[in-house]
Amino acid sequence: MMAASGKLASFRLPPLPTVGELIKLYNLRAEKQLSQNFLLDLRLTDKIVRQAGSLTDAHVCEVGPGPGGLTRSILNAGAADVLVVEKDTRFIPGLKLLSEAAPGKLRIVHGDILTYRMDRGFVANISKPWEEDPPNLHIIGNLPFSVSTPLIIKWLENISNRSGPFTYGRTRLTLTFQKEVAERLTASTGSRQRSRLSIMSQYLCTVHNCFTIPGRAFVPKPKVDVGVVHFTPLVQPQIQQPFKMVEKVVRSVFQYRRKHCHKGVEKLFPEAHRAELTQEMMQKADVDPILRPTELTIPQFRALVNAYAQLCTQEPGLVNYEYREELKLKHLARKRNMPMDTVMDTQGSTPQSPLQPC
Ligand SMILES: C[S@@+](CC[C@H](N)C(=O)[O-])C[C@H]1O[C@@H](n2cnc3c(N)ncnc32)[C@H](O)[C@@H]1O
Repeated sequence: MMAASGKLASFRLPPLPTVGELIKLYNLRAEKQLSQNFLLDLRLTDKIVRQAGSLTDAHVCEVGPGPGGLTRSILNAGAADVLVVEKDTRFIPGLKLLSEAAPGKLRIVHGDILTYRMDRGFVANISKPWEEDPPNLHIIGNLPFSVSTPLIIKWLENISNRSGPFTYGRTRLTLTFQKEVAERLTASTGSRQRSRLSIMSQYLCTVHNCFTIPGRAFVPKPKVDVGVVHFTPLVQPQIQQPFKMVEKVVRSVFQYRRKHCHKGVEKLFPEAHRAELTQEMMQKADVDPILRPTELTIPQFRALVNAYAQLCTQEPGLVNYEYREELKLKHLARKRNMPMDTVMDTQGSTPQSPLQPC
């Protein structure tokens, strides 16, 4: 279709029942269990979609479309191929109506985003080499709070090994989170909200906290406000070690977020060698042990993870050592009035167990 200017006219959905009318039509009461809080104001859904950048001819995966408010904004923004993944069957008829209004543009999957294989969801020729610009593929979603944190951790791990949605390249994400989670994801060094999530997201992505949506904008109104966060995977992750190792070090350091950082580092090592290995790791990393976890920069975390990786190469048993497991065994030994060795035997720990002095 040509517009008067001679340019291709952009796609607009034809007149449809409003999202509010659809909800009434299909009697779509929000299910608390599925964290359903709907956005009915299309100006607001348009604003979320604008944070993704240009969607002209884009491929988009929308997480949890529900009654389809955000989906309408994505289609109106010019996306060519929108794949929606929705867990609740009650929304499927309303989404089918939308699909008929946008022929060939909307694909509906009834499924769970936590298990959906997005690497099979799109045609391979949209892929872009990792080092180049991101592909014209976006993930957008007003996420259920109950899934948002496990989902972003899963996707961050996918970014680190270029799997799932990132088999196509540096796929960008525009997602909503509970406001506090959005603040943690984007918190800078030294800020009150700096946490494990800040390091895990920022070592892999450029992360931007776009704007906050007040809880009253949703139906029903949640108890919290909501933040919209945009992620672009980095060409070069700021820490080049396996995701699980980064996660382990970062989790351990933030275990004692108000204490000096060496306190959390200590818990990476079995008791028998804790003091000397902590000192060695801090020295190798050249990080001041009395900094607080919130004061550490990403390069300092990189130095800590690299130092830990070196120690694990020198002493391979270390990599499997888990402080919490040791605590559990100690607790069990005390409860059963048994020596630790016996408890370890009954629990299937071998003599090569990382709990042995190394
Ligand atoms: C917060 S509501 C948002 C609905 C809609 N996108 C909007 O903005 O009005 C979350 C949606 O995600 C769906 N959902 C919940 N868990 C899901 C999962 N694991 N996989 C896919 N969809 C899910 C819910 O059924 C619901 O439709």
